Amino acid sequence: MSSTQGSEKQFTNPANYSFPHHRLNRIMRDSSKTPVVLVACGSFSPVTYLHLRMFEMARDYCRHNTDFEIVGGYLSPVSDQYVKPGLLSAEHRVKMCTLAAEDTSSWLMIDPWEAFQSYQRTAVVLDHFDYELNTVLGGVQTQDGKHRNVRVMLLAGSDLIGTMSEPGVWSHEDLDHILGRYGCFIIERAGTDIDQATDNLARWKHNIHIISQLIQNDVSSTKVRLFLRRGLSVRYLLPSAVVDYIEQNNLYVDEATIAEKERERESLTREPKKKVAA
Ligand SMILES: Nc1ncnc2c1ncn2[C@@H]1O[C@H](COP(=O)(O)OP(=O)(O)OP(=O)(O)O)[C@@H](O)[C@H]1O
Ligand SMILES: O=C(O)c1ccc[n+]([C@@H]2O[C@H](COP(=O)([O-])O)[C@@H](O)[C@H]2O)c1
Repeated sequence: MSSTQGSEKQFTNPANYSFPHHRLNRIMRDSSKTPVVLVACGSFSPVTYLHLRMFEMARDYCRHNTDFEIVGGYLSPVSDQYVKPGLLSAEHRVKMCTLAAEDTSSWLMIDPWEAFQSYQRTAVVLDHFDYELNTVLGGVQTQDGKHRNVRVMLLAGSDLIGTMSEPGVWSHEDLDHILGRYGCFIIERAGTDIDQATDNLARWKHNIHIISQLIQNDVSSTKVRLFLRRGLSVRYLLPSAVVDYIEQNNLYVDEATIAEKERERESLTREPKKKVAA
């Protein structure tokens, strides 16, 4: 691990880490706007089409309702140290997110910084993005070559924002940092009352953008894991490259299902029985 001294903070990087920025739009299309990078933090175990769609919804929202220009989008899978049922290794989760972004998008990237080290709070993750984008890369440029700092913003579903009002989950100082300094986009999610979820966050209202889902889609990683355990198909709920990866690596299936799949495979590769003449 190596340490990097930021303008105010010190960040610890995993071994061989380099910040991905190959799809970052370094020159703004419209110089009158504010450049924004979206960061979605979560388990992504596994990543679904809904996770990817959140970015498209936020970009549409920005085009029509704000003076923000989205110059990049990142999924930041959480560390293995985050305790949650069904959390597969960071190795697999980062790989699946990378396959998903490569297979389906021209602007989404995966940052493995958080995944391959000790647990990092979301406030620290956003600081890391701010440091890499603005201090290391030097932000972006306008059409006439002027420098602009990128604004980092959190992208999350309303269930995650709901946890921000639950006592003991987030520190007040971190909430002030995340919502006061950076701001966020919240994607409405079935089962969460958005007013209730944001009730206690009123003081940061000016920095919280709520995006309705015009086509209701409640795919969740939990449901996908459940389908896989029951041997049901998850095709068309996730990018096909991710479905193939899950199948090839026998992920999310319990021991009994693995044994059954092996028996099936063996019986398919066995020589067909010759007909015995009567
Ligand atoms: N169907 C959905 N609608 C809106 N937001 C979603 C949806 N699915 C996931 N998200 C958001 O994506 C982010 C990452 O989510 P996460 O990886 O926890 O997925 P999940 O499907 O909620 O997982 P799990 O079912 O394991 O809890 C969170 O901010 C979450 O709120
Ligand atoms: O920073 C915090 O205090 C904090 C408190 C609760 C949750 N989070 C982050 O929120 C995300 C939750 O992901 P998930 O899969 O549990 O919805 C994950 O990235 C966590 O690191 C972060």
